[in-house]
Amino acid sequence: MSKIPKPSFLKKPTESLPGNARLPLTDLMNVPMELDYHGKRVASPELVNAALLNRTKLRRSRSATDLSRPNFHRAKFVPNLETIAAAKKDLLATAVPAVPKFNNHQVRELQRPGTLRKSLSTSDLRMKPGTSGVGNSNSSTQFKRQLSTVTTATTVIPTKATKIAGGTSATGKVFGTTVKSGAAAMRKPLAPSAIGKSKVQGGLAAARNVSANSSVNSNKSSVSSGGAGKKVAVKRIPPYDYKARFNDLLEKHQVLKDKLESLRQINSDLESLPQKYDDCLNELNKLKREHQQLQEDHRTASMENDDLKLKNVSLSSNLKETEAELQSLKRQYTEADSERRQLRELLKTLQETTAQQEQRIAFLQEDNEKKGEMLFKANLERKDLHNAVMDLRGNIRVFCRVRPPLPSEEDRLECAWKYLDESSLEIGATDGSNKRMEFSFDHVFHSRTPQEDIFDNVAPLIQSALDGYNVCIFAYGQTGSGKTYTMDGVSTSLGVIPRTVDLIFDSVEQYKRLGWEYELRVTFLEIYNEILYDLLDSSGTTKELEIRMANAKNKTEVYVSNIIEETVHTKSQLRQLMQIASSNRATAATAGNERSSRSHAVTKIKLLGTHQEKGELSAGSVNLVDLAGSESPKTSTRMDETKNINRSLSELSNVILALVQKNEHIPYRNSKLTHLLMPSLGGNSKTLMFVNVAPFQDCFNETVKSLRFASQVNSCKLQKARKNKVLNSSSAF
Ligand SMILES: Nc1ncnc2c1ncn2[C@@H]1O[C@H](COP(=O)(O)OP(=O)(O)OP(=O)(O)O)[C@@H](O)[C@H]1O
Repeated sequence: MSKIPKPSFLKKPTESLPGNARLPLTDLMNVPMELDYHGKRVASPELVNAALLNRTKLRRSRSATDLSRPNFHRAKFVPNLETIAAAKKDLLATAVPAVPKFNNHQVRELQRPGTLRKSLSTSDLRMKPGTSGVGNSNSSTQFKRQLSTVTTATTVIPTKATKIAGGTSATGKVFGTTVKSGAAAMRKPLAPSAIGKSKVQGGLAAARNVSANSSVNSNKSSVSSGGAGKKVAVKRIPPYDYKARFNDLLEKHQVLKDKLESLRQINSDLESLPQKYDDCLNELNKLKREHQQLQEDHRTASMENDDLKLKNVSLSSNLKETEAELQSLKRQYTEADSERRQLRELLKTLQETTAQQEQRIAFLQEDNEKKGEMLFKANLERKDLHNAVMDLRGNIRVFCRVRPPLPSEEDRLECAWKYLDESSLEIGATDGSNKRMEFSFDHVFHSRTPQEDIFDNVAPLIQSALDGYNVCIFAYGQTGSGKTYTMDGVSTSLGVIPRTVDLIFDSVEQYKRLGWEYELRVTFLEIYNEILYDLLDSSGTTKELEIRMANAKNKTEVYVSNIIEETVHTKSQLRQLMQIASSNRATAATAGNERSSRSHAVTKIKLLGTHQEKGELSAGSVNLVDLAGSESPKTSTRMDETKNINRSLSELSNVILALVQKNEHIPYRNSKLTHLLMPSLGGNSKTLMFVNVAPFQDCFNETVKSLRFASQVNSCKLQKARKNKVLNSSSAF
């Protein structure tokens, strides 16, 4: 630390230099231009702008008293260290290039007045007093200036307080910048005492090179070199020792030169700082924008991340389910694969078996064809034989059936019935008259004969119908003798007609195996009071039905006009039609039987068979007739009905008797019944008549009458039945 006395108080040395010795002022003239502008002293580098001030000020400023002036260190460049510290940090972070080191030649170049002046004027431009005040609107410019100032300070002067006291005698300038730890320290002026005891601590070259002996009058001053850490002993130079003082001044001059050189370098660096600052600002703005963009991207990415997390959770759940399902499917696949292998082996076995079977089938087919041919021929032979048997039995046969008494009829007296054999019976009166009569028929059925046995004897006739013959089955007898029971039966015990239907359809199915296809057509007709009624016509509109001759050549062939003919394919369909016909049938209560029908019911089933392979056709028919009961006029309350019924029955008897007697004229047309049954009675037909009789004594006369009529019919020998000749299916009926 040097304590420099004010020049004004310096006493002129009493001793002059020896001889003509002169002070070596040449070195003093070698001071830089900044220090001696045009041969005059100038202010410190920070106050270069003040160079514009007059010399008076400059002289005053270099006086030691100026150092104690409160505003010596003008505050207009005092930086905001907090702001600048941050900026500095950024700048340091942006790798400020190191301060270049200059060689002697470069130093001399820089020392040239033009160069230095140029540098100073650049610095001046950046430090115009008008733009340097605190609170100026151009904060950017202010900041740059502050930054420049502080950078200078921080670069030149160590961070710890550095006090430089410049001797006025040497340079006429004082660098008294003190930096402690903030702007306040910067703004605080140096006190004279502080100047006298100033410590210049380490830092860069300027501070390091300030020698302790630069202080002329200081007693305890010391200079510590921060970089080297050396302490220089303070010399005391007596005021009269001009030589020593001169040397001291030379040293100071050298120090100041070094400092100037350093400051030049720093100044050069500082000149590039605004540009770097602008670059930094641009970079900063760019980074801010990028930062905002990144924040926006971050928010978007966060939202996407949240969505992805949710999706991830959902997908994880799905994945677990899928994995479980996959495991299940794998198990199923394994099982299925195992099953597939087994099936493949089985298939292979089956294929081998199939090949064997195909060979077997081919053989069997060939055999079947042969046997089919044989069967077809055998069937034809069977038909012929069957027909021959039927012919032997007679084309018209009579079955006698005696009905049992009903539970409600236990009190009624029965006749004396004696069944001689299968075809003969004897009836005796039980009224004491001892009347006995014996009758023979094709078959006699006693009162306990079940319906099945009855039909077993009817079935061959149905077979003949399928073989192409006309078959007529009718029941004749007194009212209440069991005709309807025999023909229709009851639900628990079916009669001839429903059993015939079953047999026909069963036979049709069997005939299919032989190559025959059958078509069935049915009509339901009622003759009541000699009028024909269509039992399938439920409309109530009574169409006039007439019996007409089918073929002029064959006068025994007749048909009924306007009658509804239904084609049936199943049993149930035919049964349904039978139900309709039954409900439409006119019935009336009589004294003899509440359910006694007062009309003749004729069910006709046409059977048309076709053998496509052989080109054979077959057309047969079955007429199933439930005749009205023969009723005694004495017991009848409906005389007209009874007369008509009895007349038709008597006409039936007359026709049969005429046939028995082989009369030329057969009175078929005397009644609707005989006219309708003409093909079945006298033509190409096989006829079966049931004669039903009641077992009671009070019916003895009517029973004997029926038995005698039946006996006459039984003795009737119809001409040999001929098979229907069918040219084609349309001419079959
Ligand atoms: N073989 C039989 N076994 C049991 N019951 C019978 C037998 N034959 C007839 N019957 C019963 O006798 C009653 C009279 O029979 P059915 O109605 O068949 O007489 P019908 O001759 O048809 O009378 P109608 O001429 O008045 O029609 C009925 O109740 C019937 O069930």
